[in-house]
Amino acid sequence: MTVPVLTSPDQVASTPLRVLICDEMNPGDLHHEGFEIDYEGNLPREETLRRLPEYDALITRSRTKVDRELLAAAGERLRVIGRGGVGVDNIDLEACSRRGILVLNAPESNNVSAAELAIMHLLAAARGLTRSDRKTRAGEWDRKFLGVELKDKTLGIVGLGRIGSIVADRAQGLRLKVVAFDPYVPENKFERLGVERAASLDELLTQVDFLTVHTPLTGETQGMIGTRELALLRPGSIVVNAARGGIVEEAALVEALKSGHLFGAGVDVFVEEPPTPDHPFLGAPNLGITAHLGANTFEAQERVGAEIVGRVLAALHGDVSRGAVNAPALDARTLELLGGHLDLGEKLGRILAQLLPGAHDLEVTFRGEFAADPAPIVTAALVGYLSGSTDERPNMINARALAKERGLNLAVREEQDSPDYQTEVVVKVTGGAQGEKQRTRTVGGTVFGRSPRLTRLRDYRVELAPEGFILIASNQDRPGAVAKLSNLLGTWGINIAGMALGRAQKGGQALFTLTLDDGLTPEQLQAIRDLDVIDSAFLVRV
Ligand SMILES: NC(=O)C1=CN([C@@H]2O[C@H](COP(=O)(O)OP(=O)(O)OC[C@H]3O[C@@H](n4cnc5c(N)ncnc54)[C@H](O)[C@@H]3O)[C@@H](O)[C@H]2O)C=CC1
Ligand SMILES: O=C(O)CCC(=O)C(=O)O
Repeated sequence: MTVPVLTSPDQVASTPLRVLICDEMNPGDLHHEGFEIDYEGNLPREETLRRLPEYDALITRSRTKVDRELLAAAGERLRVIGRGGVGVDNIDLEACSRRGILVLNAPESNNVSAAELAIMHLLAAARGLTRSDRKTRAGEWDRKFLGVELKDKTLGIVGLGRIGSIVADRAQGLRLKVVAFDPYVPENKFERLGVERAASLDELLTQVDFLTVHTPLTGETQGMIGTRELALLRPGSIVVNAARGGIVEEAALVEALKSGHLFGAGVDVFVEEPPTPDHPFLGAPNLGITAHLGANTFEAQERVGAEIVGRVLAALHGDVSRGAVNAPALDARTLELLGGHLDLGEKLGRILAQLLPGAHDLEVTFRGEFAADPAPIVTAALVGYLSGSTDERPNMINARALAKERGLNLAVREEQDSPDYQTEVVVKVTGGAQGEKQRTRTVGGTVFGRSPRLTRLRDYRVELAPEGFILIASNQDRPGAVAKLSNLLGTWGINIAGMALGRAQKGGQALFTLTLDDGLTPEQLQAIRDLDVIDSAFLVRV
């Protein structure tokens, strides 16, 4: 990890830093001392590529794809990319990081507008707005259509983040009961918002009249509402997607509308934007469409413009404390001294996110003497714990703020003694509804040379390189369990890269941890769980 050095004070004084805004927004006042800001609205891509080598920073919305082609065209000068909005799925973050380009976003500014648009789609579908509009314009005065009231119905929200929370609040004003599914959000947020928590997506789908999705587009959320999930909704339901195209599968949505299973739907986003003229959405019944207008209000664009321009200018002066999506914030010396511990912390966090997501407490215990202040390891554990559930790409800069936003409390303990290793880091998370039994999960690790090692899983001692996939299985410490498990993996051609066995006492509960080169299908995991020598099995990806 390296910290991009953005500008030296001398540079700032002598040459103005140049910023190109290539997408439409309200950038506010463009006069800032030491900067030259060119606002070009909807600049054609070829023009953006041609002019980019003359700029230190680029500001976009979702229209401009920041891909390898654009970065190659930019040359050496480009240091900062600002995304006027939340989603950074139009930006190749990995390629930017590799080139030392800092990416910032402005996630606070347009969430009210996006939430209001989702509510608008819900109302429009419930009352057949687009259908009636189209018919009336075509000269047909059709008053036979009957809509549905929202009052006393149930709205299901997938993703109770910034926008999902505002939707929940507005929906309650319309007298809807709100239930949400978001495994990454702690219980106290649900309680604060007066939203009922669904334990699983399926549980949510079977109890709601209306469904709206507000997650980022990730490997997990892409296609998460497909044919099977739509079929679980009650007949006559309404579905809204104002988050990202593809979270609700497009073909499945059209089919569910055509079959009459759904009463209506509203979408603001497409997999490919703009859609082709033959896109199936365009002929689907009672489907309201907007052209990715969630953030298109005067108010949001004023806030987005001010926020992203301010952040980009601050970053060009070296202040990367606000909105950084991809930048680490550590100096080279600390990185050197902490060695592989940051990597370890992130891996421990990532494992725990899969064992117990949505915790409200995270505690890190440091054992032994660390070569530098170990506080960044806590941040790294948070990065791992929060990754995969937000557009903001938790990193060493934003992880603590994100944790606070989520209501995740942090505690750090230091113990001088480290009986088993020179240093050991143990991370424990606790979660569960108020008044109910709290669950905890603990993992620990150390570093050999610069390589992280897992040393503890729950109450068991293990010693394993945390790489690839880890299969965690428990049994009653009966002979033959290891053989049966490895035979089964062998028949599937799955290689065991490492194995550790731990038990609390002889003949008692034992825990196997196996690192595998490949993942397992749900059917394979079930086959392992079905073995008579296995009590439970769980797969995590490190
Ligand atoms: N239509 C538009 O113009 C706009 C769309 N957006 C999009 O809206 C979406 C939500 O944005 P924010 O609320 O700002 O994001 P956020 O990061 O505040 O909230 C996202 C929530 O989704 C949850 N989540 C992640 N993976 C999940 C999963 N597999 N299952 C259930 N929940 C999951 C997270 O825990 C988090 O609470 C994003 O996709 C964003 O790009 C945002 C602004 C405008
Ligand atoms: O401003 C835009 O282009 C779209 C807004 C959006 O989708 C976002 O902020 O994620």
